Amino acid sequence: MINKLINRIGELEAPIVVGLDPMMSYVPNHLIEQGYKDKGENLEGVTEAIWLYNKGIIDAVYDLVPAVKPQIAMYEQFGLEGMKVYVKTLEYARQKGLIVIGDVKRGDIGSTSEAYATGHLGKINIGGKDYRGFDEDFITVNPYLGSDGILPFIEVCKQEKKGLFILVKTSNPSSGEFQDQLVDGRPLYELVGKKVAEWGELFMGESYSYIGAVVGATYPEVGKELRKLMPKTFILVPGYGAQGGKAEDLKFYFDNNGMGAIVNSSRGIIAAYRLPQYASYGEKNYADAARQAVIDMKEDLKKAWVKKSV
Ligand SMILES: O=C(O)c1cc(=O)[nH]c(=O)n1[C@@H]1O[C@H](COP(=O)(O)O)[C@@H](O)[C@H]1O
Repeated sequence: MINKLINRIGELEAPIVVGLDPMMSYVPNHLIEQGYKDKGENLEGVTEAIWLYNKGIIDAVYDLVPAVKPQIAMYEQFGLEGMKVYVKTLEYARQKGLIVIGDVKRGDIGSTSEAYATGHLGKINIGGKDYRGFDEDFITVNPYLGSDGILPFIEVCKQEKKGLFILVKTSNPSSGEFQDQLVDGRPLYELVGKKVAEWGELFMGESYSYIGAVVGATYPEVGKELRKLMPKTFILVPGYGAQGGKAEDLKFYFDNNGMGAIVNSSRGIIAAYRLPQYASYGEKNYADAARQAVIDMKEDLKKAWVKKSV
């Protein structure tokens, strides 16, 4: 999967992942009304509207980007009805040829991680037949529990040729509270980064490992250090756009061939119609606004995504 992701980024010249984080407040009114009309003014109606919203966005961007990243919390908040739409969204994205990164941020003691890995990446055998749960291509994972919380995910990745993005330095304002603390004089994120690089050696792709890292766009100096520490680790970069991350800050997240990272934008694309520069599209044309936002992001990222001389 990591090789496919890298090839698709190259073909489309778009190191971009569209984050499918459908907050109810972003869903245009006409879709909410349709959802209520079709399924009732309840959890089913709202999640139907969210499904229609996602479908519109996928249809508008699938030929421009290699991947989408549905954030499971945005679906989980609606309970079972939300989870059904999470699954439907994964299936539709896959059908459209997109690589799916499930942003699920799992990680627990070994036996529990094994179950998470089976549910999200692997399969379960019942009566001699294999069944798949969520079946994402990659998922995000939290390394706080250490190796025995991570290795079960890597085992399943090896079996299924799928991948992980392990949190190393997150984009949020409080990320430094723990992640920047010094351990033997070096920040904790460096220790985690080195460990991710080591785990990555357990399952290498052609140029990068199947075991990637999450490094936020909002701490570019850290990104530069981590790129050096993890030369074979593919980086998922959230925090561009809505959280303030800028293309020009991301130069060092990429390698000298302009590869090695993929940048996520969620609100900046799916809710582009609410931004002043796309306001002329109007709510009804939210999907066209999303498409334009992707085209603009692709152009903007050229500031970072260039071949550099060493
Ligand atoms: O793992 C992630 O994707 C993630 C890690 C991180 O450090 N920061 C971060 O924002 N994210 C996710 O990336 C998305 C960012 O959304 P926007 O800020 O709307 O682009 C959300 O789904 C977050 O949960």
